[in-house]
Amino acid sequence: MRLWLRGLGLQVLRSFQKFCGVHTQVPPLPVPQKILDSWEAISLGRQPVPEYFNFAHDVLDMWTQLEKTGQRPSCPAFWWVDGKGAEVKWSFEELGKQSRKAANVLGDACSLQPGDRMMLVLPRLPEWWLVSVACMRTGVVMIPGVSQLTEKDLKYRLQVSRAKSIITSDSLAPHVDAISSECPTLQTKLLVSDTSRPGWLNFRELLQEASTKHSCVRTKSQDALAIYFTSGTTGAPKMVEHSHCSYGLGFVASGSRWMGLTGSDIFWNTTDTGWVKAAWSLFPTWGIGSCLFVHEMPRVDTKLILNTLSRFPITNLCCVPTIFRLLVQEDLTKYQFQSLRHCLTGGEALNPDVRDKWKSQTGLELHEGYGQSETVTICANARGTKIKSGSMGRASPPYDVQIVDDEGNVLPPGEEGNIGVRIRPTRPFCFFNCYLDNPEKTAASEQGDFYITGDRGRMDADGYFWFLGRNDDVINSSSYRIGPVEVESALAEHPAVLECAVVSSPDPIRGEVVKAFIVLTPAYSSHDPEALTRELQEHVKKVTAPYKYPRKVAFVSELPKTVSGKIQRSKLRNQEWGR
Ligand SMILES: Nc1ncnc2c1ncn2[C@@H]1O[C@H](COP(=O)(O)OP(=O)(O)OP(=O)(O)O)[C@@H](O)[C@H]1O
Repeated sequence: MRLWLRGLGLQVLRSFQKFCGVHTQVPPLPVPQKILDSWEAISLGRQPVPEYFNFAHDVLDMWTQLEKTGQRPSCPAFWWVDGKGAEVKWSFEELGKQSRKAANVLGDACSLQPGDRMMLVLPRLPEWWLVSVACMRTGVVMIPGVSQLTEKDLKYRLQVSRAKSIITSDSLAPHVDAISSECPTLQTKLLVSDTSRPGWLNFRELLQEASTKHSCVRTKSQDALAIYFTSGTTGAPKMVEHSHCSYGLGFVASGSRWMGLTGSDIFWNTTDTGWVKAAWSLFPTWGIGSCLFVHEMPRVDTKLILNTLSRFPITNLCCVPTIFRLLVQEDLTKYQFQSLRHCLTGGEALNPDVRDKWKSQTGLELHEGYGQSETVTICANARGTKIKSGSMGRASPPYDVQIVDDEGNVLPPGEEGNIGVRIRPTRPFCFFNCYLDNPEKTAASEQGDFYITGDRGRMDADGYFWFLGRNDDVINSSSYRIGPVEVESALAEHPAVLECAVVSSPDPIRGEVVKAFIVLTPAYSSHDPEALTRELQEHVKKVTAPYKYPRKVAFVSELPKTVSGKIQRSKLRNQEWGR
């Protein structure tokens, strides 16, 4: 018997028995809150992690069953628009049917077996979500990637992951063809397109013909679900392996507490499908039974985002800080977001100025969260809690988050150190399995009882965490340690600054000094650079401790960013130090 079902209670077990054809007297089915209860019981150690767990079978199909028995209104689970009139709306039942067909395509046409790996590189097309669920149903390990991957990136990922299959769209197919002969494990190539291509199976055609009958593979909780390549903000991307339980179960509480979702909400996360944030949306949203909204958006378009929020009944929104930085440059009073009530951000530091501007123009708080590809939400400004501007919020249960020194000793509130997550004596169930094929790297990420995130920060007496920067980004100038985020946040308050990145730069006397790379707002682009440099330096000295002011300033037209939109300070730093 599946322990997870036991955890959810006899009621659900009976409903599943009925669903599977075992007829017993069925008591009323549970409300979504029961999933949260099970999560809570596991987190508190009152209930073990189930031996077997599969999100498609144990969660998605449960929503379908509730819809079928009329115990849950048939709300959309997935709502996709392309902005040109095309629309896809699936209930959980329809999602179940389509994803079973997709599972048959993976199992039959592609001959994929449980444990085989498949690269999934698609723009925001409905097929991305279908194939993700199909991977869960077949036990195939998905490896999402972003559509901007180059031939070199694709080759690296296919080779090191030993993927047996890839599914992609027209734009990337020629690049895959150019390198596939160098990827010996690659056996099948699936194309999501209305046209055919030699050497490729056409996914849409196969899907149409596929059977809707499929029995979900029985996956163990710790079995691999997904492999994510990290953003590569600090070096070569690493392979992070997640399990069925770490994501499938791990995100339930984030969905409710941080993301503020309920079963009737419509959640839009503007993230690219290839970034870990797409999983941070799929699992919490469908875990709670909410609707996932997707706009096929080839590139960040602030007007499109604002119009979409005005036109559609989106209740919850998540964008990276970079996007909010751009949104607050627009005149938000021209738009009316009728349904929007909860906004989220994360993935990089949110400058307090952006949060203040968003709040003053929309009346809505920005709830910042913090986490990594390796984790679920580590810290968050949860719904209904006090927000301290500039802080990432408090530790997100079940994580015990502490500031620790380099030996893994816990430091007192107020002291700067490594942000660590306690993994001993119990490794949290919502945590990555390992860095794949890299036991040295996995071991190096641990110190004492803690997993070391590689980020520096401090915790205040109320348990709020303040991000200082990645370990490598912290600047050591004349023995002062300066976190780039504080300087960037100070600069961001000046109307001349659209975006900025602060890094260390060599200096013959101080060793290193603070250098700011600044993208100017249009209103300031023709100002005298020398006068503006002095003005910005004085501004920083006024709003933060004067020793942090940027002694060097460069005005640039853009900042280097990862494909997920994060500023790559390491590139600027290497440039400064001639590396
Ligand atoms: N709210 C936040 N504030 C500041 N930084 C954040 C926040 N959320 C996430 N981050 C940053 O993003 C990192 C996690 O990003 P991700 O897992 O995509 O990998 P990466 O660190 O960018 O890539 P790589 O490990 O390859 O360098 C965190 O360690 C932290 O540095």
